[in-house]
Amino acid sequence: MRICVPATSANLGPGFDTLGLAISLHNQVSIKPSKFHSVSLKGEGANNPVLKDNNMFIAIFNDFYQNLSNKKRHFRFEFANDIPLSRGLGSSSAVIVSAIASAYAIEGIEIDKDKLLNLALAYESHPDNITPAVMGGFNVATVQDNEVKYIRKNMPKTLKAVVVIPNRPISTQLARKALPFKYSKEDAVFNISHSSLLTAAFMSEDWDTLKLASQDKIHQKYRMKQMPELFDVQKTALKCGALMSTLSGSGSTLFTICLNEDAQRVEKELKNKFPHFKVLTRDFDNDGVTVEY
Ligand SMILES: Nc1ncnc2c1ncn2[C@@H]1O[C@H](COP(=O)(O)OP(=O)(O)OP(=O)(O)O)[C@@H](O)[C@H]1O
Ligand SMILES: N[C@@H](CCO)C(=O)O
Repeated sequence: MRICVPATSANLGPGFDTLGLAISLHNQVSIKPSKFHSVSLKGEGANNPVLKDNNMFIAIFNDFYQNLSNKKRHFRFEFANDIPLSRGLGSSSAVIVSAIASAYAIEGIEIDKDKLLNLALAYESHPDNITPAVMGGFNVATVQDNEVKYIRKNMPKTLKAVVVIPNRPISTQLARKALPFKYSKEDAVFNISHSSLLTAAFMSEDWDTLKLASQDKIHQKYRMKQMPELFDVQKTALKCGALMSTLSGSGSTLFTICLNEDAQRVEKELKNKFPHFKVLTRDFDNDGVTVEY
């Protein structure tokens, strides 16, 4: 059995804890019954011994498996990870969502995606990464009475994501602590209006509005100050014709949307100017988490 889950970019500038979309960059795990518990890791995190011995995926999987099954079984877990850890591309959401989906799948119990999403909420209280990780596409999400309420839309094939991934991680927990405790009414109104406009632009495919609408006053500058080169990455991407360029989640990745015909040029320019960062161009993912038996 194989589970595949996409990377996600949250916030999209002004939509703090609300907006997110899925990118075709995936973690896969294949799980087989086995005589002994064993783990193999390929790709991102492969050199991190903690991920083998104290793996968040296995802890969540076991929680659910023990509740769902009355058998005691051991498994072999084979992870192939393309989502970098703590870079703002939703690695923790990918782990949470795929671990829950795996426990249900291995027991042959069908789980609908809305239920999966609400179970994932217990592990990550803001819904902007877990919603696109489960559903794929562009999502607007909020939480009410412990349930995620969301509206989604497929991303078109005419756009690409260009991501610039620094070699330094930023933990979401610490990046949340770096934010001010209070905001002015002006900043709050600025973000409400821009986030609303950005949502309308995605829903109506009005790509020319993305650049203006993706401005933010709530989190980006406070976080990007800790890696000031990111301001230059953002400026470069926009100057080369990107439709928008925002801090991905809590960072450190800078996420950019381009028209297909501009993506190669933007990627090349970013690679030339920031050779110490990893630059990738990807399609968007409209499937969310998938299970293959
Ligand atoms: N492939 C993985 N296997 C096991 N644990 C993982 C894996 N990927 C991430 N994690 C766990 O998630 C943590 C990273 O979560 P964090 O929220 O800081 O970053 P992120 O989810 O990549 O970023 P963001 O939420 O801003 O998109 C890691 O420290 C690790 O504990
Ligand atoms: N909305 C979250 C995304 C990262 O998990 C934040 O910016 O902290």
